[in-house]
Amino acid sequence: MLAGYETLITTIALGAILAYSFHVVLMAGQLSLGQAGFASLAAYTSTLVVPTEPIAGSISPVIVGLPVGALVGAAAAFVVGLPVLRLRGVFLAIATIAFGEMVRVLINNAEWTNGAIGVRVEKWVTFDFAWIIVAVLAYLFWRLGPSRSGRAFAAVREDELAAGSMGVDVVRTRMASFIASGAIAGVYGVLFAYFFGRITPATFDFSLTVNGLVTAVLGGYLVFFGPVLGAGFLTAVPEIQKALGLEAGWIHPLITGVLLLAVILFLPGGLSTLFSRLRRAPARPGPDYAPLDALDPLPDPGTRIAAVTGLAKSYGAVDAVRGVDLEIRSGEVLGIIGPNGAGKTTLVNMISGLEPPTAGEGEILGVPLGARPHRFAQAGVSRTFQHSKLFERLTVLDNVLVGTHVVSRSTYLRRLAWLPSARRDERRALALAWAQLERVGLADRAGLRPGALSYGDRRRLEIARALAAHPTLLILDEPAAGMNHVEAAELASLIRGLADDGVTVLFIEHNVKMVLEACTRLVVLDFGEVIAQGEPREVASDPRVIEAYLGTEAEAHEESEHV
Ligand SMILES: Nc1ncnc2c1ncn2[C@@H]1O[C@H](COP(=O)(O)OP(=O)(O)OP(=O)(O)O)[C@@H](O)[C@H]1O
Repeated sequence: MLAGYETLITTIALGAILAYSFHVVLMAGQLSLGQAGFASLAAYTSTLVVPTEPIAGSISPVIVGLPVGALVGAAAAFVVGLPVLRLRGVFLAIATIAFGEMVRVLINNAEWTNGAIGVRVEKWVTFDFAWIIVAVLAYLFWRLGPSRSGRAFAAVREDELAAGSMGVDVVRTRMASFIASGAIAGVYGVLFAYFFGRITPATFDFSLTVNGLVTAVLGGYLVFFGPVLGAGFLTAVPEIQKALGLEAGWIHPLITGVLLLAVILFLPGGLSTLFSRLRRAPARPGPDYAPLDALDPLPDPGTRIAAVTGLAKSYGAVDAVRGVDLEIRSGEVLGIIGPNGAGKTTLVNMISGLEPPTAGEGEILGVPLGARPHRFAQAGVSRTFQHSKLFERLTVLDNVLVGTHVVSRSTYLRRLAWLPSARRDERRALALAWAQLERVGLADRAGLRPGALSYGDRRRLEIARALAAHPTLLILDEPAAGMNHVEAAELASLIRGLADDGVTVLFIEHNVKMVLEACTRLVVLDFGEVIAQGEPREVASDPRVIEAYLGTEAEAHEESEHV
């Protein structure tokens, strides 16, 4: 039945495999375009080192060639990734294209590759073999999506800073996606060689990169079979046109171009958008599950959890924070106030790893100042941001699930083998996430995207995400900004409730009433220095504080009452 279409059907499979090597980097938000180079190195190496005849009499050379290709691709990606993964966006794209071109020129001029003439090999790949590889890749991506690692990929794609603050090791995640991309590109290179029977440097030129990228973007990365959709679409459209007799020179590219434009304009997540909407939100775990019991206990009240001295940060000539000494003890609710530009955000950024200090010493939960954000998160520091940093393309529930990263175990490999323990761990993460959504009153909006939430609800979602990490120290940067009085009062009672549960809270706030209600201690910053600290009401009546901060608030309040 398939006679005559075998090449076409295999071309779709090969296109999908190439697109998977782009899919995996796009999933983690990386625009990496070195796949032609990885494919080329893998294809040439395997044709060189793998025997041409069946091994041990019956094993096809391609069975040995595939792991060789995957290894060569992965190793090349690792070596290239070390220097280039410091780059982002278009700079990463340019550096990786340069790598691909370098490989092409090298192979074109090398003797062992037979130069521009290329290498001939036996055609060992049949169309069903190519589709088995597609099925294996689709399986790997299907199991990756809802796993802890899959969520880490998505979090890095959406917002690297927020992902790091939730305990995701951003550098490792980016490298993992890059290495996986190299391995898949290597597999593609080997399959291509053993299917078409010949490779030349021109086989792996820049147009291959463009094709792979277009296929991956067209298919989309929202569902695991996006690359198959993209490859099927791009291969089927010309065939359908041929069948309809629309083959005249200009019609073919015109129709293909218009269809491509239509998908990109109306389905920004690619063809996979059509299918991702069909996915149901995971069900709430039953009441028999008590995940909070399984979490580590918080430190005893009064234990010193952070101590920093001489903390300073300068941006050029601006001294944002100057010589701050700060100690935080378990169970306290510490408010940090001060006028605009006093250095409050800079201070909390330093104690959560977002900014390295210019000077100062100390540790937060055993992590030295200057470490990367995920290390603070792993030690028990969790935070929200002044300008909310939600993962906009993930659902409300998935946002909070990312928050469970530091209190859950990696599940991907166990999910591949369908081990019950992986399911148990995922259920536990889900139960934790639901518990936090209920705590902040967002359980009924779990399936929405953050963009559909009100400003106050977005702030609550960020708090739920931070709480899902079961933090020892919760840092909230202006959590009540944009909230009305009722919402702010609810938030103050939530914060007090957290303190009763043993969570240490540090929060920056301009809402003085809320600060006085919720805090057990207050630190006042002005021009980057601590000008007062202690019991909130005492500090609030300190003349220096009134002059620096509260005075202007009171005046503003008076003015507003007079209006
Ligand atoms: N990335 C940066 N580059 C240059 N200057 C910065 C940077 N971040 C902060 N600053 C400066 O450092 C000072 C302290 O800023 P910071 O945001 O920490 O203050 P803040 O007390 O949190 O203010 P606000 O209440 O307005 O948020 C300000 O003068 C600010 O302009």
